[in-house]
Amino acid sequence: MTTLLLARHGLTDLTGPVLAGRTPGVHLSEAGRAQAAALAGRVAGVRLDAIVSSPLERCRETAEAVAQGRETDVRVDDRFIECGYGEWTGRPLAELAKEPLWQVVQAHPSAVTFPGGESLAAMQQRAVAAVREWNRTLGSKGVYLVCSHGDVIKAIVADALGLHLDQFQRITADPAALTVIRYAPLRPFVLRLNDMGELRLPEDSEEKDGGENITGSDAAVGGGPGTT
Ligand SMILES: O=C(O)[C@@H](CO)OP(=O)(O)O
Repeated sequence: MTTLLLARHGLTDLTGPVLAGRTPGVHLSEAGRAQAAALAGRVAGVRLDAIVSSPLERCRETAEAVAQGRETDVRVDDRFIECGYGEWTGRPLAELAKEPLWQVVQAHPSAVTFPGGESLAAMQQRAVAAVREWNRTLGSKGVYLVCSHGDVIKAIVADALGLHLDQFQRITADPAALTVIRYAPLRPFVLRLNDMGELRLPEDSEEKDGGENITGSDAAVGGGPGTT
């Protein structure tokens, strides 16, 4: 059961007022650097077989903070880059909210292609493909962290929940928050969502359950004895 820790990068000066997108040179702010350091502390007790990042600076800086003091180098995977927002890139959110496409992004995101940019569906497809490939590479005992962007994380979570992309705005991914997904052979389990607490990973369930969980994929009827 490969375990994926999905971390959104820490705050930048643009996070909130402006859609930074793929704008180069957007670094963590002082608050963002503090968030990245705190994130590193929250996962300090977790073995990480790989630390992977979007190529954008704010993610790499967050991932580097997690990698500090570990023997694992940050590996960049372009498939975790921010959605290509095209002409929306660098524009104030307050202005974008008045565009007709904004409502479609809210209500029917699977139909959205940003002008001059990428579709949300294509973004989900390449990010989920990257997760599947890392899962295969690291194997069933692998534990890895991916630092990426809000919409990318929400799209990966939607896939793990079996939720259509049109529902992905129901999911939240805050700066420096962690989402944890364990991929068992028959289904993913979303263990944590948008979490800001210290992380301890559950043992493989066959060690803790009543012995009925042959593949590690079964959900305990009634909820079981707890995962942490
Ligand atoms: O500016 C943002 O809010 C965006 C868009 O790039 O997402 P993130 O901060 O996760 O990169």
